[in-house]
This record gives sequence, structure tokens and C-alpha cells, in this order.
Amino acid sequence: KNFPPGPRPVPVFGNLLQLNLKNPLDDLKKLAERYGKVFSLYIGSRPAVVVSGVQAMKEALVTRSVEFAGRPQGLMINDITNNKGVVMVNYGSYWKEQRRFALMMLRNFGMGKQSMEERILGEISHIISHLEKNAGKTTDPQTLFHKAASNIICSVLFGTRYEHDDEFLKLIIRIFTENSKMANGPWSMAYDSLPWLRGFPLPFRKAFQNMETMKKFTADLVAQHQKTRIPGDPRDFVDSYLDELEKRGDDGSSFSERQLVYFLLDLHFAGTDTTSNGLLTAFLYLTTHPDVQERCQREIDVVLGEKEQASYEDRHRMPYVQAMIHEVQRVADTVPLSVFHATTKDTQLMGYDIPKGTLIIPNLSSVLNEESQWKFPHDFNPENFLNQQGEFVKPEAFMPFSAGPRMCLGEGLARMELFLVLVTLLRRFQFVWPEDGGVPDYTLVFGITQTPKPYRMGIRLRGTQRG
Ligand code: HEM
Repeated sequence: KNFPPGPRPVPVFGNLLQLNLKNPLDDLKKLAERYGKVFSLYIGSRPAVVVSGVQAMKEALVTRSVEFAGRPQGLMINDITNNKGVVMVNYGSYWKEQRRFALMMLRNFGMGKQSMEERILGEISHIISHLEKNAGKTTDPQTLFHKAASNIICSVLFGTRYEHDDEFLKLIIRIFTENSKMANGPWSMAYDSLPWLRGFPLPFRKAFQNMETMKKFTADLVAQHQKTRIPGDPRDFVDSYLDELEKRGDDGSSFSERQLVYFLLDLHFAGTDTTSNGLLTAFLYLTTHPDVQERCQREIDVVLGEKEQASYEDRHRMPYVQAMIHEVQRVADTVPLSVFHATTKDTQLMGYDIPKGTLIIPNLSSVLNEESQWKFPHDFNPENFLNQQGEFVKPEAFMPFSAGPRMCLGEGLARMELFLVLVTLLRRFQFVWPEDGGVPDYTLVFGITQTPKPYRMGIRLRGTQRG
């Protein structure tokens, strides 16, 4: 009663057969136009509520924050992560403790501080070598930024990085990108809605196998740390966690070595297939909008002058670059349906009643593209983030990291990476759309994270700029 309206479900499948499961975003948009910003859907027999537009999103995630801060249980993604880690852990003290620890660690290892900048700048030097080798030619950036993002988060977590041609790094990237497309694709929907299918050797098995490979690799790294660590003198996240574990002993808290492995997997995955897709999107648009690229380069040249390297602080003096990066994130629409939420108690949203435990789908994509919220909702235009005086402004509908207590915990790291990579590379190179590149295709490949279609870009060294 008073549950949000929605299309009529059929037995067993619910509304799944009415959606394009390879990419349901257009269907969700049409359903929101028909039933409203808060409407219901059935995934098999499981009721779900889709939240669209900034007003409903803020009421759910910010105003009623705790009531909407749960995670659904019993889905493929829960089975893959064994209800451990942080991303899929339900709202409660276990999740709070682990999340708090992760935030503290990211700060200690330089979140917002110099040392994180050094890690990022160090990794950028490897991107630069790759691009320099390809100066005057074209290159396919498909995995370049994934490798860099994986290395940056690996340096925080494990104190290691891998050469870009390392076969193991390539395997990590393949696994993460495959799983991010499978995690909310057609086979995971089949797994979620038809439990009797789960035992069959169907394509969703691949996601579990991938997870096993990553689990083994991660557990090995933890074991190596156990052998080489000096208690009280942590080198990285793993050492700090092991210190914490020792300190707590058997206090019945959420800390355990098994939890650590899933925690590391969550952070490694979440830190790899997100920022990288933002960067891929950035270069797709910068190569095809040379006017935007040149305006950024002019601003970068003036602000950095003779400075050896860019620093994150410089962003305050680069309103246009900031606007460009935010606009990139808006059109990149990297995590379109967020991570699914669940209600933690009986609650209400926009006047409807929603029972405890209902699956909530926050359609962040609908907010980033909401016509009433943006000056140029359908174009790539940094003016979306500039006021009349040319100052940088951030509209409230800018929510690529979601909002509320579950909001992305890597936002600070991601923003620092985006800024430093883009500024450093734009200072040193000019990026061009190849003459034989055809008509650019901006359509994104759907998944938990969205990715631009493969493209090539031409690399030219710029004049005398440092970088
Ligand atoms: C541009 C890059 C990124 C984007 C767009 C992004 C976006 C998101 C979104 C939409 C969520 C779901 C929030 C919710 O459920 O309401 C999320 C969660 C999360 N992100 Fe990110 N993210 C990015 C980068 C990162 C990085 C670099 C890390 C690594 C530390 C990270 C770690 C996480 C974690 C651990 C969660 C789960 C938080 C929780 O459940 O409490 N993310 N992210």
C-alpha cells in the first residue's frame, strides 16, 4: 500500500523482460517519465525502487541518510564478496568500523597531503614515458589509465607497483574490467532473480573465478607482509591493518585477516576501474574539442609558469581546468546506478511508503543529465561549471560520487588523480583526434562502471613547457 507505482511485473521474472538488460538506462529514463522520480520495479520477485533526479536523490541519500544507507543482501555481488570488505557490507557497526579505518588510512598515507601527491606524480612519470615513446604517432589508451590507477592504489595498499607491460598487471585489469561489466549485466540479473539457476555452469561463474584469482593474489601479498613487517612501523595499508588487528586481539570487532583480504579487493577494484574511466572519457572529449583543450593549456601554462611540477593546490587558481574536469566527470557518468542501496527501516520517500529491506537503485545518471539542472545538459561544455564571472561553481546535481553516509570513500584520491594526471599531461602534450579516427562515438559501455568505446589518440609534444 502506498508503495511507489511502476510497470506491472510478470511472475518469476518481475519486470526484467521489459528492460534492455545490456543497458537499461534509456528504459529507466522512460519509466521515470511515465511513473515519476520514484518508481518501483521487480527484479524477479524482489521489489526495488528506482530514485531519479536531484530532489528525490537528496531526500533519500542526504535527508533520510541512515534509512537509505543499507546494502541489499542475497545478490550475486554479495555472494562474490562474501558479505565482507566495505562496499557491499550492510549498514551497521561492522561497516562503520571498516569504513572509518579506510578513511583514516587514506588520510595517513597522504589523502589530501603531499605524500599522496608524490605517489601520483611518480606514477604519472610512467604514463609520460609511454606517451613520449608514441609522440608523433597514435596510441590506444584503453588500459593505460587503468594501469596507472591500479598502481596508485596498490602503492597505498601494498607498497608496490607493477611495470605497465607486466603480465600480472594486465591480468588484474582484465579481471576488474570484466567483473565490473558482469556485476550488473544480464547474467547477474538472472542470478539475482532466478535462484535455482545459481548452481549451473553459466557465464556468471566467470565472475566468481575472477574473484578467486584476485583473492589468492591478495592473500599472498598479505602473507608476505606478515613475514616482513615491523610491528608499529607500518609501510602501507596492509601493515597498518595488521597492527590494528594485533592491538585489538580477540575483541570481537570487525577486524580479521579474512576481512582484510576482501577489504583490499574492494579498495583495489573501486580505485582502479573508476578514475581510469574518467580519464579515458577526458581524452576522448579533449581530442575532439580542441578549443577546450587549448583553453586549459593556456590556463595551465600561466598558472604553473616555471614551476617544475603541478600540485593539487594549484587547482584553486585554475577555474577553467576545474570546470573541464567536473564536466568530464558529468559526461563520463562512471557509476550510473551507484552501488545499490537498501532501506534499513520502514521509511518514506517523496510521499511514498517504502518498507525496510527494499532494494534502492539510485539513478545517479539521471541527476548528472537532468535537464532542469544544467545549462547544457546534452553537450560537453565546461560552462556547466562556470558562473558569469568565469568562476568555478559546483551545482548540487554534481553527484558522481553519490551522497550521504555511503558516499564514495575514495573521492579525495580520485579527484587528486584526475587533476594531477590531466594537468601534467596537458602541459606536456597535445592530444589530437587521428585523421583516420572516424566519427567519434561517445556512447558508453554500460556496467557498474561505464567505459568509453575503444579509440585512438594522436600524441604531439608541446613546445618548451615543463611537466
Ligand atoms: C572518479 C572516480 C570514482 C567515482 C566516480 C566513484 C564513485 C562511487 C560511487 C557512486 C559509489 C557508491 C556510493 C553509494 O553507494 O552511495 C562509490 C563507493 C565507493 N568507492 Fe568510489 N568512486 C571513484 C573512485 C574511487 C576510488 C579511487 C576509491 C579507492 C579508494 C573508491 C572507493 C570506494 C569505496 C570503498 C566505496 C564504497 C563505500 C561504502 O559502501 O561505504 N572509489 N564510489
